Amino acid sequence: MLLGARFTDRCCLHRPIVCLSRRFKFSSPAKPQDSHCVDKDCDDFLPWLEQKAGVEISSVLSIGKSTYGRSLFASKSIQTGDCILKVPYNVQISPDNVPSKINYLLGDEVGNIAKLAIVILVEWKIGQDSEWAPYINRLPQPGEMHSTIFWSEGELKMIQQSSVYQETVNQKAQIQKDFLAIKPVLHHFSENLFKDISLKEFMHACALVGSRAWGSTKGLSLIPFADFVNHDGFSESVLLSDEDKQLSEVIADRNYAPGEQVLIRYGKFPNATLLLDFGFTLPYNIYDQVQIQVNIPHHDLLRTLKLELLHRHCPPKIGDVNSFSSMGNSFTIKEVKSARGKGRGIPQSLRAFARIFCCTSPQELSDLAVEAAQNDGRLARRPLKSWNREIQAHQVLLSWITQLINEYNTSIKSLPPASPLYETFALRKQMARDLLTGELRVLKSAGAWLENYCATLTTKSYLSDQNGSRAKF
Ligand SMILES: C[S@@+](CC[C@H](N)C(=O)[O-])C[C@H]1O[C@@H](n2cnc3c(N)ncnc32)[C@H](O)[C@@H]1O
Repeated sequence: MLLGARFTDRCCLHRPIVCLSRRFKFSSPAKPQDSHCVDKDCDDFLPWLEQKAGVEISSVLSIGKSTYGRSLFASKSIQTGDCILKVPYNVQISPDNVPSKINYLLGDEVGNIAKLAIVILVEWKIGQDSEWAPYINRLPQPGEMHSTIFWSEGELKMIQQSSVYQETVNQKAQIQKDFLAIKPVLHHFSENLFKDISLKEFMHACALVGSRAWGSTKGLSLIPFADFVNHDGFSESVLLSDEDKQLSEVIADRNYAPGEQVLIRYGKFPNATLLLDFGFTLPYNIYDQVQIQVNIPHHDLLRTLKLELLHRHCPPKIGDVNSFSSMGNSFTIKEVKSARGKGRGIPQSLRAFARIFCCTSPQELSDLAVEAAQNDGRLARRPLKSWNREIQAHQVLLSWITQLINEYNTSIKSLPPASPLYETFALRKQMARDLLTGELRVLKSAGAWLENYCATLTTKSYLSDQNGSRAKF
């Protein structure tokens, strides 16, 4: 039987990004500083959870302290392919755990993150009498969390260049909105417990959910014990769900010696996601990407025509990150692996946008509409018939990318000096640097590809002029 066939689902920490299938290709040795440091505070945690679950959860892992907070360590030798933990659904916390009296009063607009945050708050306020107290007590404190929603305005300024800045503003606004909706409900549930519940407490609970809940059939689930494992972007181990057996499990992607920190991959997350949702970055993240916004300028006489055409042919797809909209056009660029390859990483929709952007007559636009109708309905997905126009469109795209590269370079150079006295600021500055340098690397790779594309096309165009015919492109 194929190993993967048993699993009906793979889950990532809550961002809906698909995880890789299980191939044990890479191995990423734990870093030297990650050797086991026993966390005495957690000695009773696994026995408590196993008793609650009624089954063994892990015989090869223990909770310890690492440079990344609490972590799971091998307590015995682990071999590639070993199942290292199994957490049954009956000890996972989902929105179903919201007390029914609260659930009944919550409006439809309150999402799963807020619902799980409510569960944390209720159990936290109940204190030692809570059935989840051993878990709630081990969750990180506000000062230990670095998601950008906790950054000061001055700290956020460091990442103004990145889309994470606006996403942070949006996330904070959403948390405030949710808080206004849930506060009266919590008061109604228990005025005593929630008489002075603050936005800060709710934000902390939301950040806990954002950094340790996995997507599940119930929307989102906190998975005690499994959520003490830290992230390694190169790991091939992910958290798997077995719906038949009603449990979540992790299979080792490499051998571990006793005392080594065990890491899994939360998802194929860029630093932007790691920073916003988890409060950390990787110095070199292969999944980095950049979100860019471009628009047809107001002074373009064909603006209305172009926008109409774009919307007619490219209706925004739900969940599509590269989309056209009346507010602006947002595209996600990933690292382009080779300047001479296919340009994978630059979305086709962005290149199409640049082609439409460069049209200077209604006839050109109408020709593109006809071409789209004759093909798969999508506009400007093929190279323009005129090589000059095709080169021009990509030069425009290159000019946007070059401008961004310059802005990122300036942002990195102007990162403020950090004093070792302000540890939190120094840490966040390093995260800002990781984020910006990763996004800059992606932009540079796109720029190199575009330069090469324009140069190749220019040469071909010149040669075909010399030969008096258009070379095959
Ligand atoms: C699912 S929890 C893992 C357990 C956590 N370390 C704890 O103390 O409870 C995710 C959090 O662990 C930390 N973390 C995980 N992987 C990390 C990494 N590679 N580098 C830095 N921090 C990491 C971040 O604070 C993140 O928000």
